[in-house]
Parts: sequence; C-alpha cells; structure tokens
Amino acid sequence: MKVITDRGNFQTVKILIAAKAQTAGSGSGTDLKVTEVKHGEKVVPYLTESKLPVLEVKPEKFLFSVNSAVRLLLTSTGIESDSKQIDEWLEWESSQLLPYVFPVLVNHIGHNKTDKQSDSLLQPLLTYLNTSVKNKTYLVGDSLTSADVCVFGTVYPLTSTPILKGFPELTSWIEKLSLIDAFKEAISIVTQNKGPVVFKESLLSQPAMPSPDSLTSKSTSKSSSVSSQPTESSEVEKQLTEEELNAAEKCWRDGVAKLPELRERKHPILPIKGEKNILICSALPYVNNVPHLGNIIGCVLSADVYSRYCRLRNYNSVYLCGTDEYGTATENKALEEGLTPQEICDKYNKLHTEIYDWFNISFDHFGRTTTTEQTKIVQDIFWKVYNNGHVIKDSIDQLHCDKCNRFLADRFLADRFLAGRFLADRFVSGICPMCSYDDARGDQCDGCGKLINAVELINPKCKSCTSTPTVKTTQHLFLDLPKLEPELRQHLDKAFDNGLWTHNSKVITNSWIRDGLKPRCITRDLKWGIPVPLEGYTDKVFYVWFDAPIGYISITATYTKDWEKWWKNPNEVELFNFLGKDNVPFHSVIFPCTLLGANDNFTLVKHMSATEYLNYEDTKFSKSRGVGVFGNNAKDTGIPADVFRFYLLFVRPESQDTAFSWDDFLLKNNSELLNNLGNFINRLRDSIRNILSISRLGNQMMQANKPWVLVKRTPDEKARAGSVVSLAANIAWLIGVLLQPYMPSTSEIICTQLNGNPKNMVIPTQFIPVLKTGHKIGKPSPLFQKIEASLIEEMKKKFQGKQEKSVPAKPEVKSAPANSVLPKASDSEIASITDQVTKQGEVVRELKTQKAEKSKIDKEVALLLDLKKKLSLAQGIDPATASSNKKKGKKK
Ligand SMILES: Nc1ncnc2c1ncn2[C@@H]1O[C@H](COP(=O)(O)OC(=O)[C@@H](N)CCS)[C@@H](O)[C@H]1O
Repeated sequence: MKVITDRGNFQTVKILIAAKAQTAGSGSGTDLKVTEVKHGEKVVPYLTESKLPVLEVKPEKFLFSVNSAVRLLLTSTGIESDSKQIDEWLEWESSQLLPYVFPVLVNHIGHNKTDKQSDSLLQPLLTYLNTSVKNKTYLVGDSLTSADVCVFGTVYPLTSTPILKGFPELTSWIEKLSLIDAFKEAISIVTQNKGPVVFKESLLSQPAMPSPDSLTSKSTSKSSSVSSQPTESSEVEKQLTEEELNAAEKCWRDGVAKLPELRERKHPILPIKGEKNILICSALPYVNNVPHLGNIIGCVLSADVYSRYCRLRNYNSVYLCGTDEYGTATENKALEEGLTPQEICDKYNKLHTEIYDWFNISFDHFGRTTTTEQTKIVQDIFWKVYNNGHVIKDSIDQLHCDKCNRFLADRFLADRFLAGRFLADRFVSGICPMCSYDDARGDQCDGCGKLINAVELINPKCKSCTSTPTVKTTQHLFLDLPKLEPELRQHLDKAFDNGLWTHNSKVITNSWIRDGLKPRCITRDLKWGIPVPLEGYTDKVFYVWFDAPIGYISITATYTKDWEKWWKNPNEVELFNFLGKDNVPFHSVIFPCTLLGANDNFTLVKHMSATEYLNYEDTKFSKSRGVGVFGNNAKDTGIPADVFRFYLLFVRPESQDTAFSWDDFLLKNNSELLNNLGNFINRLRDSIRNILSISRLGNQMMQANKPWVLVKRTPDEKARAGSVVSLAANIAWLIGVLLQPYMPSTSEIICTQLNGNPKNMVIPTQFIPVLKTGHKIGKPSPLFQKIEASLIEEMKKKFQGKQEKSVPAKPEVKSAPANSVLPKASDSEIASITDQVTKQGEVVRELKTQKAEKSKIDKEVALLLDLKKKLSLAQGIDPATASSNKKKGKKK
C-alpha cells in the first residue's frame, strides 16, 4: 500500500499512526510507502479536485477518506473490530470536528491571524471533547482505536495555536497520546521535527472544506439527538469554476439522454452472457412459526433492499426465497396444533407469504422445500457426494423416548463430531446444568444462552409425553468435511478476496475452519424430511440443515426449468447470501462443501451479508413467551410497512446486536421521516442515512434561497426562484428513486407526485435532472404521519409478553434501557414526556432552520436536554447511564 501526500499535510499523521500502531500491535504491519507529490496535485483520476493524502490500496484503487484508511489499517490486522462507537466518533470527527478545525488552522497557521468567528464556532466541539477525554487515555474502550487516531490527528495541530487554552483535559489527552511511539514517529515524519509551521503550505493549497455536515445531528455533542443545520457563518463558500458551471449546464440540458432506461423484467430471468448476473438468496425462514422482526431484517428485508437496488442499477439479478419446511421444529408444531406436518407447512407458508407481501418484499419467486424438485435435487446431490467418496458411515448415541418411540436428541449426534454447534433439539427439555433455568432446550439454554449437550440436562423430559428418555445407538451418515477442506479453503480465499463479506461472516467462517473441520452428521431418525435413498438408511431422513440450502436450488427449479443456468454457471453468476449470524457456517462451510463434494460445477457463494441479532427492547424475541413484534402484529399496528422497513433498516444490526425500541421508533419516525424527509418532499449507513443527508441538503437549499420570497421580487430573482424550485424537484426525484429499495411505497408516492417518467427510475452515477423546465408535477400530499406517544405505550404493553418469563438479551444490546436502576414512572407519564421531547425537538429544529439567534437556540436546546433527562428518570434510567448508552448506540 502507498500513502500519497503533499509535504506537511497534517492529515497524513493519522494514516502513519495507524500503520505504525498496526506494526506495534500485531507484529506484522502493512508495508506502507509514502510518496510525496506537489501541493494541490490531483492524484485520484475520478475526483474533480485534489484530495490529499490518499491511500492507494491496490494499483489505481484509492481510499480518499483518511478515516476509512485508518479504519482499514487497524481492522485488517485485527487490532480493532467493527464497533458502532468507533464509527460514531469517526463520523463526528469527519463531519463536525474537522470542518470546524480546518478554517481555524488555515487562519492561525496559514495566515498567521486570528478569526474570532471560526475560533468561537469551534469552542463547543472542543468543550465536548474536553469532557469526553476527562481521565481517559482512549475514547472507546481501553485500547487504541481509529477514533483516537482520527480525533488526535485533527486536534493536535491546534496545540500550536492559543485555542486550546481553557481545555486542560483535552490538552493532557493530546500530550498522553503524543508519548506513544506510533504517534511520536508519525508526527516526526510529517513535521520533520520543524513544528506546525510545516503545515502552512499544505493547508493553503487545500480546497475549502465542505460546510459541517448535517448527516448526523449537527449538535455539539455526538450523543444528543438534537438536529440542526449549519449556521450561515460557519459555511465556507465554495467558488464554482467555469468548467464546473459548464458541466452543470450541460447536465441540465442533455443529462437525461445519458440515463439508461429501466430494464423491463420478464420472467423467468436467466443469466445473460457477459453481464453482471446476480443470484440473490435470502435465508429460508422456518415454516413452523410466524417470522419476527429480527427474522425480517436478518434475511428477507436486507436481501430485498439489495435486490431492488440491483434492479435500479439495471443489473441482471434474480431474488429467490421460500420457506424451510422439514425438521423437528415442524414435527413439533404439528403435534402442538394437532395438524399433520404438511398441513402446518401449508398453513404457515401462506402466513409467511402474506407477511412478506405486506412488508413489500419483492421476491422474483417465493417457494418452499416440500416439493418434488427438492427431493430429487437433494437425493441427486447426495448420490454425487456419496459416489465421490465424501460420505462416512458411523454409529452414534441418541436420546430416545420409548413411550413415543422416537429419538429426541439431535445434539448428541453433533457433539461427538463437531462440538455440536447450532443443532436444535426441540423434542427434549430439562433443567439447565449451568444456570438451573427450568425450561432449557436440548441444544441450548434460553436462560443463560450456553450450549448444552442434551444428556447433561437435569431431569430431561420428552416434550410431548414428559417421560424420561433413554440412550440408544444408531447408524448415521456423515459428510467428510476434513477431506473437502482444502478445496473449501481455496474457494474461500478467492471469495474473501473478490467478494463482499461482512466482518462477522468472515470471522465466524474462519473460526470454523481454523482448527480443522470434523465430519458432519447429515441424517436423522425422523419422519418429516427427505428420505435417505441409501440401502440400510432408508428409515432415516436428511438432516434439515443438509437439505435447507439445497432449497435455494430447488426453489430456482420451481421458478424455471433452466435453473442450471443459475446454479451450474460459477463463472458467470455471482451468488449473494443474506442471513443472520447463526446461519453463517451452514452457508460458508457446510453447503459449499456439499456442492464441492458433488463435483458438478455448482455455483458457490461469492458474497455474504450476515447481520448480528436484532433483539426486542431489552430482551429476545420469543414467540412462546409472547415477547416482541412478529410479522403479522406489525400489520395490525396500523403503522405503514414503509415505516417499519425504514426503522428496521435504520437499526439493522451490522456490527453488534441492536434492539427494536418503541421509543426510538417514535423518535425516528417523528424526527427523521416527518420533519426531515417528509418536510422536504412536500415543498414540493452507504445507505438510507445518505438519502436523509441529501434530503437535509435539499431542505437547506430551499431555506437558504427562500424561493417563496424571491418569486415576489425582481425578474432576475423570480428566475432564480424558478431554478431553485426546479432543482428541488429534481432532488426530490433523486430521493424518490434512491428511497425505492428502502421504502418502496413512499418512493412510488414521491415519484407519482412528481409526475416523472417511471422509466427514469434508475440510479444514476451522477446527479441528472430528469424533470425538465416546464414540467408539471402532480398533486402533493403529506408522506408521513406523526406517531403519537400514546400509541407507542399501547404497543409496548401489547408486545411485552409474560414478563416473569422473559429472557434477558445479552448485555451488549445497547439501545434499550437495560440498566434501569431507578423506580419507573407510570406509562402515561412516560408517554407525555416523550411527546414533550418530540415537540421540543421540533422547536429546536425549526429555530435552527430559520437560523435564529444563537442565544435563542441555546435556550431551547437547554430545555430539550432537561426534558430528555426527565424522560430518562421517568423510564427509571440514570440520566448519566442513558447518555453514555446513547453515545454508544446512537448512530443506528
Ligand atoms: N433476532 C434475529 N435478528 C436477526 N436475524 C435473525 C434473528 N433471528 C433469526 N434471524 C435470522 O432469520 C433468518 C430466518 O431464521 P429461521 O430461524 O426462521 O430459519 C433458519 O435459520 C433456517 N431455516 C435458515 C435455512 S437457510 C435466518 O437467517 C436467521 O439467522
């Protein structure tokens, strides 16, 4: 890797610290070369302006966000892992701190003068930082992270200015870090030990910093949810060049001609030679239950967003899913409901279909696994794997219920060969040997979350007849994973390099292969499954996890007779799996090994997007305990599906478990949707946050230009009003298109209101105004409705389940008020204060939008903070804990 920079560029320090810290922390750092170029030189060919420093990751592949470069260096050697807190600090640093520090440095170091205005604008941020570093060495946790490197890199040049006077904690933090070798060495390389004077030329050669971003709430502290717009005085005017003005005019006139038309979707969609052919598979939800919101964000919704995005980019993609219908869980449900397993599958497959329809999940095909295609393909694959010598026969011990005459313990099978991860045994329960929870399952305890061997259960009972099981020995078939391991490793090396894999999917996969794979049992002594066709085993069925992923193939076969074009075409098809973290090994290790064992040119996974877990408030979703919102409940709330989609995507558990919280749901709806997005459209995480950011810019553009005022003035001003409104309409169209993957109904309303051409609903590579001069828009109407706090309180009660049995979520869940230690106020009191917080938030936002006087805004912000404290107290949370929790979990 190469750092390309100009002499004395203070931002280079960050990358160098990260590289040095990498070597110090892992022993083997990246081989990082520093190449010096002229000040202001354009290095990245596709950027219109000079951007220095940049990290050249591979030849011609640049990271031009310094913070991303730092994050890459520190995560690639495992010095730090994904962390929302670190990301929050980085976002705050780049969107708030740096844009305010930069003009101060330009004035003090570049021009050797003081500018009171820029100095004073920086004060609140420094005050916040001063408090945050009090008695601390590191901003997040107890070791060095990118957060420290990036914040330090930006503030340390201030030590040469008088501005840090009055910030003793911050000064001492900078001093502490400066003593660390990596910091010392990096500073010495950049300053050549001449002090900050070396920054001067580089500072003066850099393009003006964009005005502080309002991507996140633009408030002093990164934890407050008060949102604001940049004040006029803080904005750095950017002079447009002649070239840029000409390009904008050309784009306005001819841009739309460059926009490709949206491709028509004709089923069945098949791969096209030479195109990007994307096969999108969402994990197949178990049919035995109604999916909860965790299932929805974990697989079908995430895949839906990607699939919709692919369509808007005109990629040749197909999105498939269906219900996973075999296995013990279905048999159990059938017993519970007095139906046959097939009746259960039919009933719940229909329920799943209705729920996904309501959530607007746009499968190209939604199938199921109890089909003749599935039986045929599973047995065919088995024979190939068997005939290729990748199946082992062995005997094992299992729990057996003599009264029901059936085996109970799947887990036992696994333990002997595999450390037994993830095998569910739901026919047996007992007392957990670890925590004494009295309803532990045979595979895992819901009380303490630990994995259990069914035979270790105290007082085990058959779930259907409650008698005590005995241990029996039976013959089973095992997939010879050790033999397939070298081929799998080869495949994974390539896929990790060329594909998109979430951090957790790589970590989980590596943890499985790190110690060598073990044979995996693929048969079960059950009735409800695909019959094993091998002589001597015909009374058994395939284990559900052997057949489930093959379901992707058979579901494709029920979609098109040409299914092999997708599934036996590894060079032209990119397979993308969406799933929750517990599903990772089945998709990255076991299923690929099955397909490699079959040796029939199968398409293997190239990309994997795995989520962490979504919890419900401060607990886990539990159907049996009635805790949480399930797919069908969401519909009954009367709140539109798009609002659920928006919120689930906003809190999508990407780097750690997150929680669905009704209070937060209300705030996000009433602030982000109603006041930001809804507000802008009706004037007329990379993800939905960027769309909100575009919408904020649109709001700012309207507010700054006030076309409703201009239109009443001189002819020139009237013409400008027209340009502003046209631009706003085109921004709204862009938002409508970009929103389509996330909130399809809202997107349709926006685009219909704008009366644009549906064929222009394509995501462009640059902003193209598609609504031309003279275009007539349709009838505007409000996009979103306010959610009342009283409704939220009602929902909380409705979905809290039987409280005494609810199972606490693991402590890492951040957003719920888990550490409540104070007495709680009544629900109606909480509802009323929540309402006041929302209203006061609106007051503050409005004042900021109007660019009211600072003292006036400060007064209202103080009131808002007081109300928030009151709300925390009412919820039984110590406000100090609440604010630190918010800090950790805010950027959801
Ligand atoms: N709480 C959760 N948060 C996020 N994702 C979750 C959560 N719980 C489960 N999941 C994922 O949902 C899908 C479907 O899960 P289900 O248990 O219904 O089905 C299966 O795991 C298998 N039938 C998949 C066979 S391909 C899954 O990806 C979970 O990881």
